[in-house]
Amino acid sequence: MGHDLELEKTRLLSLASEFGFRSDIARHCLQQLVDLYGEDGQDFLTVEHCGDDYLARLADATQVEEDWDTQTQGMEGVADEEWDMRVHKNDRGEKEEEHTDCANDEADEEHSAESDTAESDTSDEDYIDDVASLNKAVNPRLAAYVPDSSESEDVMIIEKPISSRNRDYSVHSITRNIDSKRSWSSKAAMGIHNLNEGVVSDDVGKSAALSNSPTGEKIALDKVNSMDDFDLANLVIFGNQNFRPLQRSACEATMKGNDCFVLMPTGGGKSLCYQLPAILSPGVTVVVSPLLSLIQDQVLTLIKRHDIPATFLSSQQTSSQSWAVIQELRKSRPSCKLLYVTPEKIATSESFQTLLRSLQERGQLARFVVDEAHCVSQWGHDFRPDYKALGILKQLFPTIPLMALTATATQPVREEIMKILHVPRALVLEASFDRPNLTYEVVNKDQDPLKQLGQTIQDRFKGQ
Ligand SMILES: Nc1ncnc2c1ncn2[C@@H]1O[C@H](COP(=O)(O)OP(=O)(O)OP(=O)(O)O)[C@@H](O)[C@H]1O
Repeated sequence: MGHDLELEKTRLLSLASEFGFRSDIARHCLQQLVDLYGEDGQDFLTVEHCGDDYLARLADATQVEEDWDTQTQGMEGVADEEWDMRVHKNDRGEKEEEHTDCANDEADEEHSAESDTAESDTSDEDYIDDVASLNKAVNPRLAAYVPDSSESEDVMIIEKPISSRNRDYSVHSITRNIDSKRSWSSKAAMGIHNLNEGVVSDDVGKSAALSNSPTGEKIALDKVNSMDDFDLANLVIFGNQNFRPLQRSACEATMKGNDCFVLMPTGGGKSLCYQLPAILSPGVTVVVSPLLSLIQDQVLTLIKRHDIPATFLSSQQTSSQSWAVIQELRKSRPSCKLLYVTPEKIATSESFQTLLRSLQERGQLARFVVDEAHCVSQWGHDFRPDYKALGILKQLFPTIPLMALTATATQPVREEIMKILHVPRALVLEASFDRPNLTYEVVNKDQDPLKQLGQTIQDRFKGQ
């Protein structure tokens, strides 16, 4: 069958529309492409061949069309204020609640602050808006970041006093593998700078304040000195003094480029297994997660608690919101370190696959993460048909490491997941599911079991 130019033009126009470009600009840029390729090159006018080029033209044309100076500066100003409020709130060390609650509360607060007339109830939609505005707040700030001199200043502040103590750990130690340190190093800088201030203000000079610790905990300088990149990032970025079982092995394995299958109980600390490598690696880590609410929680926690640039793409976003994310990802070195997507995005969006390919070509596709991997298996308790299509990741990107994580997978389920994801030789890391703090006891019910339960809690756990 011959090349159907009209069909290809329609496909390109719908690509533009999917990415949120205006239809008049889309048509104009398409005509430019048609003229450029001429009659001889018509066969190459397909989404596969020139989709990326077309999107680049659209982005340029849109940028010229819009009056960025007048329109977006206002928006960025507001966004920066919003961002600063968040950062300073963190700086003051205001206590944060458990992250899920915290995310929701923040969403509530900001929503009501935004508008006096805002309803007080927080529907899912409000929450989505809040995350979207948070993304808006992050992106301009990151986009505005100047990587050269300001970046090295960040590092200088940290390095000077430390090297004066013959210490060579420096933030370089963490960032040397990170070509995009401009995007996330502020917290690292803040953290190490604070450590450093601790050293300076400490008479003995043997301990340093731990910036992430809500209790103002101190850590021995000797200990800091002996840390490698993993330990230092775990401490400074995530505020953890130690790794939990298998976290470090998972981080090391994926950093070496191995595929991994991580089994850890709920709350065991699976997220760190890919979030820490994400900040130590160049490029973007793409995380597939089944639920928008989970994605929003993770993104908020990463941005708010750890100052790590993270974002998401979902069908719930408006086209201009997803366009902003895509624009960021199309940069030669995107600032974003973690990109969360739903499985549908990977399975069904050809343009997203094109975007992944272009990230890979620029050396900016760090790894894939399949969270809640049991959804892949129809024998698992939470089967999601779109998860089954995730096998495409290894098929399309065989050299990109993949990490699958779950809290629940029997041996046959695990084997099925590895088969479907095409990672037959993945390193399996299974943490113990034994919870020594949990015991079972069978008790006879009396006539009022609820009261009985209340009484048992009172008797056994009073004051805890
Ligand atoms: N090494 C560590 N030291 C101290 N706290 C940690 C460490 N690793 C993770 N945590 C904390 O443990 C909690 C649970 O971590 P996380 O959410 O990653 O668990 P999870 O295994 O992904 O849970 P779920 O199965 O519910 O998704 C978080 O509050 C996290 O900050």
